[in-house]
Amino acid sequence: MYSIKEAFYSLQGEGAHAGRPALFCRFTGCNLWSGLEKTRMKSDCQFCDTDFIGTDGQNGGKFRTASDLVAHLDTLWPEGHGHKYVVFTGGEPALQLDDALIHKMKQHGYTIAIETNGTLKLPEGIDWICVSPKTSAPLIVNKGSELKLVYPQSHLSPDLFENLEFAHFYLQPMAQDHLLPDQIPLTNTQEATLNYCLSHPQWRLSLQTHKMLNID
Ligand SMILES: C[S@@+](CC[C@H](N)C(=O)[O-])C[C@H]1O[C@@H](n2cnc3c(N)ncnc32)[C@H](O)[C@@H]1O
Ligand SMILES: Nc1nc2[nH]cc(C(=O)O)c2c(=O)[nH]1
Ligand code: SF4
Ligand SMILES: [Mg+2]
Repeated sequence: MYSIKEAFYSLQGEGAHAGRPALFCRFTGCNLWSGLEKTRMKSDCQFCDTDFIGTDGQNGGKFRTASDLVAHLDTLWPEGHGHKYVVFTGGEPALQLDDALIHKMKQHGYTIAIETNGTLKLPEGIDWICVSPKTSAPLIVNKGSELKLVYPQSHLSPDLFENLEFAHFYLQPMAQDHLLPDQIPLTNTQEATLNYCLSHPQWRLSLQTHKMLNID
């Protein structure tokens, strides 16, 4: 059984594939936060910008088999067009993404990407692995395609990650508009991020372009 909060066709907003048409499949649930506001400040991920509770979002639901889920997702790709690209996200997709789902997506012609916090083991066969570290706990997924660190996080300096085996290193300014006034750190995160990249050129700036475009 797969629990899906929402699924939608949009442009990848972040990282090296920003601007690429993609089907997003957002799984319900996360191992670093319950998603309930009352526990946000006690969680390992106080700044999370995403609602991943339940299955009530657009095109969300519960799907018994990989075939059922893929049949549903594939209706969202523009008919008759290839270049199929799916981004599994959440919540934490590594809690639910499995071999059967990867196999079925490939059968339907999809290139597969994941957005993960890197704390859980991943199945084989994912084409693009984006890891975004959150806790000071060791990363299980310590190599991949892009490492995309939300910046700044006081206990997670970028230099902790710069020797890992990733093809791309991105810093993404911490968005704060969804936080309550007493939850907002006193930093201009865009300015801090661009200054860090300028002084540490291994790192590139990732902006959440979908938010600027006001799309999903
Ligand atoms: C909502 S997470 C879901 C996937 C996975 N749980 C993870 O954390 O990578 C998707 C992406 O949004 C990023 N993100 C979450 N909250 C953010 C915020 N307030 N500002 C900028 N990026 C944020 C995460 O770091 C991650 O790269
Ligand atoms: N357009 C768009 N791009 C994204 N890249 C990563 C996202 C995510 O929430 O994982 C996301 C998202 O929610 N929307
Ligand atoms: S790990 Fe990802 S989904 Fe989970 S709380 Fe953090 S940013 Fe949100
Ligand atoms: Mg998002």
